[in-house]
Amino acid sequence: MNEQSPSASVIEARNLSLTFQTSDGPVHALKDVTLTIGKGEFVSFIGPSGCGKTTFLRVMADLEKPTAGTITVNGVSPEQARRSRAYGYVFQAAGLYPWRTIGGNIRLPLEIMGYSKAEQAERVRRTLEMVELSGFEKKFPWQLSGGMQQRASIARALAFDADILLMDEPFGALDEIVRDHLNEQLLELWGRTGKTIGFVTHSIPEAVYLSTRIVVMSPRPGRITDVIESTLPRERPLDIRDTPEFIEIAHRVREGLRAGHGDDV
Ligand SMILES: Nc1ncnc2c1ncn2[C@@H]1O[C@H](COP(=O)(O)OP(=O)(O)OP(=O)(O)O)[C@@H](O)[C@H]1O
Repeated sequence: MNEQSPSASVIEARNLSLTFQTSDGPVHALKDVTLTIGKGEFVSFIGPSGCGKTTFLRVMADLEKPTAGTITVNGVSPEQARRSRAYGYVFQAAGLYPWRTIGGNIRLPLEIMGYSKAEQAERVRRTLEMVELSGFEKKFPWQLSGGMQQRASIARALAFDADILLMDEPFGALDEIVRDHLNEQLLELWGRTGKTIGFVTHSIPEAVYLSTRIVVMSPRPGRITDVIESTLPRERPLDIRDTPEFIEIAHRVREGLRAGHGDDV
């Protein structure tokens, strides 16, 4: 699956627009969005509520169709990419099936994809280990904390080892300590696997801590107002957030949000 050169672009959006027709008239969720995401990048999308972050991620995942412009994922249409299981998707809420165990939830896409029982078991074991949930395979979602459920949903997205991980505000509902820990774990996993990650967040520190690039968006219509390259090293202990370099990038993100009237972030 992973045959691209290191500089290959994974997501290529050109003049992408998406207008929803609603009973209150058209909603311009995305307008003229052009962005290339390279292989192995960690790109965060930040902006006020309703600026189209989720919509953009959903277009990449073929969960929404653009009304204008073009987008390719791994050089093919989002639909083809979805069919070839090019990405794992983590939703805002963990979205685990309550009647399935944690292992059963992670196994579900593998069952659908026709993996052998032995391969399913091995992948469930491996991904649970990755998100530090070994030993919880037979528990049901309600027996786990919110943070653990979110880790299980990340494990489910990782189970078929796609090169692309699309994450829609996965840690938004968690307290800060848990969130810090999951941020560290995610960064470690990204460093180890070289996956390309698209990540929606409302948190400036989270975006700056995780990303190689931060895409700032503004609403009505949803468009990109700034793209900030991170100058931080890839190795990032949590206390990097106290460094002048970090604070400088966070400042620029904040300015970008303000410029796009982002006062409700
Ligand atoms: N299926 C839909 N039908 C109609 N309008 C929609 C639909 N999905 C999203 N929208 C509208 O499109 C705009 C962008 O929504 P989107 O969820 O992408 O924003 P967001 O930046 O992810 O917001 P949040 O940070 O609150 O999750 C909003 O005005 C939203 O109401």
